Amino acid sequence: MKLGMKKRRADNDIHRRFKFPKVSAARNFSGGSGPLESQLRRSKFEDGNAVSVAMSSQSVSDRVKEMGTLPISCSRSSSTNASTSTVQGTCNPPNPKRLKPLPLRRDFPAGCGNFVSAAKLNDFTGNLKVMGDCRQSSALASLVEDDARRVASSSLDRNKFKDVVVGRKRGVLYVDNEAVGRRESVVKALNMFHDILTDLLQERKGKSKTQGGGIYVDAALLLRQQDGWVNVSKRVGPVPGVEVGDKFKYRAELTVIGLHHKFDKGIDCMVKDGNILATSIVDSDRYENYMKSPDVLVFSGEGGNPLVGNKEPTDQKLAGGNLALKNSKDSTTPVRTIRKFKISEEFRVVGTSGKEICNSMFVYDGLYIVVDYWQERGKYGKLVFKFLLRRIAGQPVLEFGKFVNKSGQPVLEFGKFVNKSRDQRKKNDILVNDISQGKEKFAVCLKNAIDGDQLPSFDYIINMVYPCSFVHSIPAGCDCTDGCTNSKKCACAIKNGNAIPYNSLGRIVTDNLLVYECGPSCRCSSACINRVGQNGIQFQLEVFKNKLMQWGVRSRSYIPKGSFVCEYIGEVVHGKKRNGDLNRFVCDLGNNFFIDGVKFGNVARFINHSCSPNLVARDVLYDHDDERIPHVMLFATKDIPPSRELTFDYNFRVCDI
Ligand SMILES: C[S@@+](CC[C@H](N)C(=O)[O-])C[C@H]1O[C@@H](n2cnc3c(N)ncnc32)[C@H](O)[C@@H]1O
Repeated sequence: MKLGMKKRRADNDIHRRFKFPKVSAARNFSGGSGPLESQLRRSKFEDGNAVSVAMSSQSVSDRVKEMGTLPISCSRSSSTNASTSTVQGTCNPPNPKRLKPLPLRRDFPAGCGNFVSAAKLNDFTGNLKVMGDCRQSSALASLVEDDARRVASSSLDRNKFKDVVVGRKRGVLYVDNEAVGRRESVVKALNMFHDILTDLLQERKGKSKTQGGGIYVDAALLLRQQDGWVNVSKRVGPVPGVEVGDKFKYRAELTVIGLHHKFDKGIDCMVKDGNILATSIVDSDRYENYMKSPDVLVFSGEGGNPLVGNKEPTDQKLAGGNLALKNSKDSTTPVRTIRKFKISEEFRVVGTSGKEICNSMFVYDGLYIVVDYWQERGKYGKLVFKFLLRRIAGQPVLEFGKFVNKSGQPVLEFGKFVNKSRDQRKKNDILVNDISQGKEKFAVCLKNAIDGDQLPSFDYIINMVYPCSFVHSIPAGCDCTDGCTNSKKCACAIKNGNAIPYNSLGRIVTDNLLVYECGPSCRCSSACINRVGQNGIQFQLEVFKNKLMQWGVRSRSYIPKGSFVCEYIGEVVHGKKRNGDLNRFVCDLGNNFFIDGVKFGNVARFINHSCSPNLVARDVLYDHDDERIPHVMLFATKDIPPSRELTFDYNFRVCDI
């Protein structure tokens, strides 16, 4: 394989040209054009994001002993998945002291979300006050009134709160007692959690750090033994008694109240109607997640992280939480989103012992919809999934800036508002999430950050359309059962000059202008090394509005040199060329054959011309053997960073990769 680009004029039939009308404002894309690579965001692998789940069985059993034995069966977690994996055992009688009804001590400042983790944290809340007409209230009546006031003062649909406030008549507030009860249960569960936590902290004072590492999970699990959790069955959508804007000091609290059932994982999911769906995500600062705007979150998928379990880095798989998020996108089901926020250093609260009490908090940010996902290379060179989530409109706006210290300065800052490139900062410029309407393996998104233009209409197809007169004759195939690794025996490799045209990573390694892939008659499987272009696009491509050349195509992920990018797909027509501007979507195959992308086409119809392109076209045959109308496949001639426009030379299809 020769390095660098070497163009030469095509001079025979195979060296057919794309004949597009000459353009007056032809623009070349030099090798260095496009965004600086240093500006491109790279995803980091997840690092586990774990609240430790290593619940020491010793500590629990100590606790169990301390509490005595209860002759009933109950369950406790035996694995990292506390909510699903249980072991039956003998339980302990609840400590009567612990189970006595707890007074409601939490304060719910109205209009600012509820500081749900305030109990016993007077040191913390004492230094905070909330601006506006927020009033500290400690009684349930006040809580209800606060909710009512919020309904009255917000522009939200009253129905959103109808489960709490059902009416107001002559100054009397009518409330739904069940809704109040649900809220009360949540508050009670959290108060109990803090009671247990305080006891555990006291008990483990002075003990090694390891022993205290999982103390929050331990406290949560002890509470579960007492049946103290609420909302224990998983659900998609809102959780009863939990409100947008609720704040939590410890991640384990999210599990106790059923907002996010996993102690350790950022993605929680459930199976609904045979489909795995995401229920909630926790965006914590250990991941390379970031907010594109106050209501658009880019969230990293799970898996493949060498920091978790000391494994080799691997490509993330579309399984587990990643598959659940993808399915949530497909079915447009909401995902609860909890975000971790930092508190500015200067305002961190220091307790009486001189130690920092809290430097961050978890905030329930409401329901989001997954609108897009793609893969990109992470810092270990492996593929990671990225999910784009948009906050559902109409939910209470979180006014983080309202939190101030005594001198009135803001206390909170966005935890992960990272420096973003200009492109990332651009507001909602996505016109269509997937112009292929699910036909491609990866959504082909349409963006216009330039003007209000929409895409001219056409039918997106992923298979060539042939004229009725075209008779398919399927070529004889190979007999390989070893994945076509023996290029001397594989009949298809022999047609390629005794060589497989692709390497094991699917990158093209041949200079041949015509490539034979394995086809329908071959005995090899679909995973055979000699099936690349026929498998469709492997990178997340997007069509974007370009100031000079109207629409263009770029990749959202990094494309290594030699990779297959896409096929030029359309209707095969024979005869005369169309007249006028419509020719811009026509690829001339020579011999009076054209691939016409005017009515039917794919993403390739938007790829622009350049004299120093980063793609090259190769003719590929696999499902028929008519050399006059091969598949025209585009491959990367160099490593292409994300967001760089993809181009090929319309005039010279011949160059070495
Ligand atoms: C296959 S289409 C590419 C998509 C096209 N930009 C669009 O908006 O639909 C080919 C047409 O794009 C425009 N084009 C492509 N490359 C160009 C370039 N380097 N400079 C100016 N216009 C270009 C020309 O109008 C050409 O006929």
